[in-house]
Amino acid sequence: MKAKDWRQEQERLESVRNKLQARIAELEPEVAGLRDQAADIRKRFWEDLSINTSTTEEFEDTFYSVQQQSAMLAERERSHKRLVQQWNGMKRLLPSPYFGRVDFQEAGLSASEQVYIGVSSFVDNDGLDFLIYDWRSPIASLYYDYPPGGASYVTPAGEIEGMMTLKRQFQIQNGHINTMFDASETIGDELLQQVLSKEADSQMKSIVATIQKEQNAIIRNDKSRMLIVQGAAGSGKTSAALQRVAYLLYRHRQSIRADQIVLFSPNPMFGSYISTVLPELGEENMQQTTFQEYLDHSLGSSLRSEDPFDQIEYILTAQGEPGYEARLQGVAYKTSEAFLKALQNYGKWLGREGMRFKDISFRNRVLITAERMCAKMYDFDSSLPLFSRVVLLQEWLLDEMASLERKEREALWVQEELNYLDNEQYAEVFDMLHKERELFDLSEQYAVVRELMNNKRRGDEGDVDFAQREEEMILRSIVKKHFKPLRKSVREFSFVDVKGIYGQLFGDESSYREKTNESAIPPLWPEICRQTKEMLSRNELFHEDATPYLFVKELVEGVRTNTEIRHVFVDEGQDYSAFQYEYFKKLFPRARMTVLGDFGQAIFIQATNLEASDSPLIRLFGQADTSLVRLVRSYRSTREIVEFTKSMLPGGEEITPFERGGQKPLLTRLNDEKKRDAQIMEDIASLRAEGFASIAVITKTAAESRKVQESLRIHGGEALQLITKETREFEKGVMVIPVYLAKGVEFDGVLVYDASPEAYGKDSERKLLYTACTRAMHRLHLYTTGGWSPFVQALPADLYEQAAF
Ligand SMILES: Nc1ncnc2c1ncn2[C@@H]1O[C@H](COP(=O)(O)OP(=O)(O)OP(=O)(O)O)[C@@H](O)[C@H]1O
Repeated sequence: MKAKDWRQEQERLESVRNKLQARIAELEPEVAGLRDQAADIRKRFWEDLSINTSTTEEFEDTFYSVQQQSAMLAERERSHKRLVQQWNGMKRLLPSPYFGRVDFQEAGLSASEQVYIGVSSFVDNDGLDFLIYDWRSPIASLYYDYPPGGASYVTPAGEIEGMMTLKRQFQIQNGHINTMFDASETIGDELLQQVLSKEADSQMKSIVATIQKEQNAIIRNDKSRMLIVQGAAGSGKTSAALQRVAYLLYRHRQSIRADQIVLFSPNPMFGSYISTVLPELGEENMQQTTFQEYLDHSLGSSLRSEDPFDQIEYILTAQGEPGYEARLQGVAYKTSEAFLKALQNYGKWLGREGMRFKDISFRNRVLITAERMCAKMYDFDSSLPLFSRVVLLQEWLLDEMASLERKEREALWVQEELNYLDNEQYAEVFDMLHKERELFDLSEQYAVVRELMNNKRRGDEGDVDFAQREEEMILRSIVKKHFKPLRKSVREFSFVDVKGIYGQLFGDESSYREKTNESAIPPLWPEICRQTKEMLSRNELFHEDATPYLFVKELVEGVRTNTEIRHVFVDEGQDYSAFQYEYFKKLFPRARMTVLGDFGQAIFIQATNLEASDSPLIRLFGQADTSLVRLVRSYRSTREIVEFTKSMLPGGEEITPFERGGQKPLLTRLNDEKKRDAQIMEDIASLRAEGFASIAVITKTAAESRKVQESLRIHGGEALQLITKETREFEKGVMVIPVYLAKGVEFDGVLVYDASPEAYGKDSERKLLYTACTRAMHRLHLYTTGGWSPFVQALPADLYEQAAF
């Protein structure tokens, strides 16, 4: 690049930075002033108010004054937030104001515009001249989508066509241009090359400066209700998802807040890994959760659901144990669409017969029997849906209980309790009454004020003589206190025996068929039933039962929905069942969905193929409302690692590595475990000496991870961090981790502890090995003390090196 270009760009950079600095300094007093004002109003909020409620007028004054003060406070806080956002945005721009430039000449216009692109916009003082365009603005798409030449971008007003005459990339640090080059490809590979050759981090990075065209299409997709992304390992699915969240927050800033977007991630540690990307881009984080968190929350404390990690650990470690085959069949069946259909039919059956309730008891007496509830419920209009009739039953129960509560006041135990109230308890009840009275007085006054304001008259029910009612009220409050938990439990539908309703499905085949119309029952059904019921008897659920259980609960009690959420993101989408997707749809009725996954990494039995023509995901909202994008370019690993890993997968041919070279994967065979452990410690030390800070020894199971961590500790002295399903923070360093917890994250170096046929022999284990190997960015080592897994043996020998001993 010419020296003149460098000079001009450096000059422009300085000029933009000066303007940024000037604006920051200009706004500073205003930001500080507004902050002080808001803090001051908050502090003086109560001081400024004279709380005087002794006369009606004073009460009215106070009422208005409170309203006025809080409106003022809210307005100050809103403008403060807006200003602070602007101010922070500029401060974020200052060290590195932009990363790209395109010169674009719109068709029909003579002048070409220089478009500089950064993480947010910055407009000159005249308010018209964009010194920096936000990367999410329509015109910035040019930078991601085209090489120099004919180009176009879409605005709300239509498509703008023209000619891109220049495309330039910058790396600017602390106000200095480090590198700068003109690209002829869509995005110059050089910048991407530089970015990708860096070391792994404990936190995911934003890819804003090097978003690729196919990723940009995902980020900006605004068309469909359902966006499915099937992408190879390391193709940037998670990165694109996070950039998409930032895009949505920008594009729909008037209508969508960050807390209206939720991302389901594979484990809590993953949450910490991605948590800095959005703040780095100046946006608030969306909500993040795991499906298990949702299950635990919905099931409450009465039932404990096994988590997906215990489920997979069982599947990987319990081969040959009694009941194993039945469990596998159970998982496959309970996560299928067939079971979903069966449960829907079961709901219809329950509408006619077979509902199960629990007696409502009080002080060892049954107040309302389950039979009575059942009879009552089936008495309601049978054309009403089941859950509506259960709600009617609930209302009836609450009425019934109100009258039972009144009767109860005459019971002997109430009188006795009154007599035995000690001073303290008496004072407590009295105090409560007193408070009730104050509240009553206050609400009376409020009602009077409102009436005066509305010029309405009212009756005289305010004149209540409390003194006379004292004893009566104490009796009432004693009974009320005892009935309160009962009423609460009725409101929470505790009278419905969901456990019994779900459990009764698992009877003999003919009764199951009668209830569900199901014909394709798994062959080991009796054992599946036995296992399921045994778990239920311990108030536990297998992981595969948890979602169906909630489904049945909602058939009966009505669907719980969250209408606030507008976008749902599901990462590692191949790990969710058809059943779970149906559930997402019900739970978030107003949301659009983005599902990102890789069927090549489908290691759970319930996995869903995202892109198959009969994929339940495509059916969820229908073909017309669904977009499917495929990513085949893999960015994480070196070319050598991608060539090695893609050859393990049937259909992996289309995966294309990004052109970044490195060493071939290294296969090391040793005679015994001790030698292997010693060699692994040696290899870790030399990787560290080369400057790689994030290194993972990947095992197949959690049990193996524990063992390996211990034996490596004995060999190496230094303890390796053990990652378990409880680990919340993802930290850089040397660790031992089971493969299913390593999903979604990456390391400079990966050491597959045991790549023998015993560990990865069955076809179901192929994807496990693939997932483990694809976590490596720069180095991949595999070890064995016997033979090699057939998935390694099948690879062409020129794809790897072998260590000679
Ligand atoms: N356009 C890009 N520019 C720079 N880096 C990128 C780009 N796309 C992806 N990467 C990098 O590639 C690596 C893999 O990305 P990411 O984790 O998003 O992939 P993924 O498809 O979710 O992977 P997996 O399915 O294996 O978990 C990350 O280090 C990410 O920063």
